[in-house]
Amino acid sequence: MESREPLKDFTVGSLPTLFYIPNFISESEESQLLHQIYHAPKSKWKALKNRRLQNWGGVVHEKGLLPQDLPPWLTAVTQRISEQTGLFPSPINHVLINEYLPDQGIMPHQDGPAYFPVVAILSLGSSVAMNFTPHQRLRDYTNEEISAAKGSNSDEGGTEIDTNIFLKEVTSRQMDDHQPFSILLMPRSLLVFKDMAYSDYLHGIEDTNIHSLDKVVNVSEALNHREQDNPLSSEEKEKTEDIEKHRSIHRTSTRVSLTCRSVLKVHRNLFKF
Ligand SMILES: O=C(O)CCC(=O)C(=O)O
Ligand SMILES: [Fe+2]
Repeated sequence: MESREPLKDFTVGSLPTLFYIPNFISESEESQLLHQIYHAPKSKWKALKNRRLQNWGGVVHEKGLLPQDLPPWLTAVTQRISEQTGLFPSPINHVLINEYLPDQGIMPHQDGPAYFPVVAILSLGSSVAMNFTPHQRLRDYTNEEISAAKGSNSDEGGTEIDTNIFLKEVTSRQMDDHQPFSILLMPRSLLVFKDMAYSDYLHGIEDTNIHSLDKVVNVSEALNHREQDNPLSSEEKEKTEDIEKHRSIHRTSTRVSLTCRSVLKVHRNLFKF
C-alpha cells in the first residue's frame, strides 16, 4: 500500500471516499473478537427495538464524549484500522457493536455530529447489503442545478443544444454518482467511508432476511476475493456460489459489526460539559 493514499486501491462504486477491504481480519481474529463480545458482561448489551448493541469508549453527547478507556481487545483492532487507513485524525475512541438477527437491520441514517466524519465498520459472522441513499440536500442541489440550467437558457439566450448538454451532464452525474447503491459486506471485511459518502448519503440495512444484489457495486470485490494462502472453505464456497446464483443474500445467521469512530471533543470532567 502507498503511504499517502493507503486506501486508493480499495475504492468501490463511483464515490471516491468509500472503501471496501475484503478479509481485513483473519478467521481466528474474527472468532476471538466474537468470543470477547459474547463474554462481555450481560449489562453491556442494550436492547433496541430491532437489534442489540454494546457501547464502548464512553457516552457520546452532542457536545462530545464522556470517555471510558477501550478494552485492549478493542484497541488492538482500532489501532490497526487507524494505521492501515491513515484517515483518523486522532485515535479511534468509540466503538459501537451492533448485533443483527437475520431479519434485523438499521434504518437509513446519518451518523451523529459528535463524530469526526470518517467511519470504519468491521463485519463479523454473516453478510448483509448496506444501502446508501443520497439524501434530500443532494437531491435539492441537483434539482437547483437543473432549474439554473433552464434559467440560464432563457436569460442569456443560450441555445437549446447548450441547455441539453448541461442538463445531460447534470443528469448523468446524478445517474453516476448520486443514485442509491449498496455495498455487500462480507464477514471479516472493513468498510470505510468519509466526506461525501458520509455526509450526503444515508446508510442503512433492510430488516429482511433476503438482500438483493441488484444495486450492489462491489460484487466481484466481495465474492471473488481469494487469499492465495487462505482459500475458501467448502462451506464458504457453497455460500458464495449460492449468492451468485440467486443474485441475493439469504441471511441465515447472526451478524455482528464494529462501528469505529473518533470523537474529537473529549470531556474528562462531567462538570465541565
Ligand atoms: O452495522 C452496521 O454495519 C452499521 C452500523 C451503523 O451504521 C452505525 O452504528 O451507525
Ligand atoms: Fe451509521
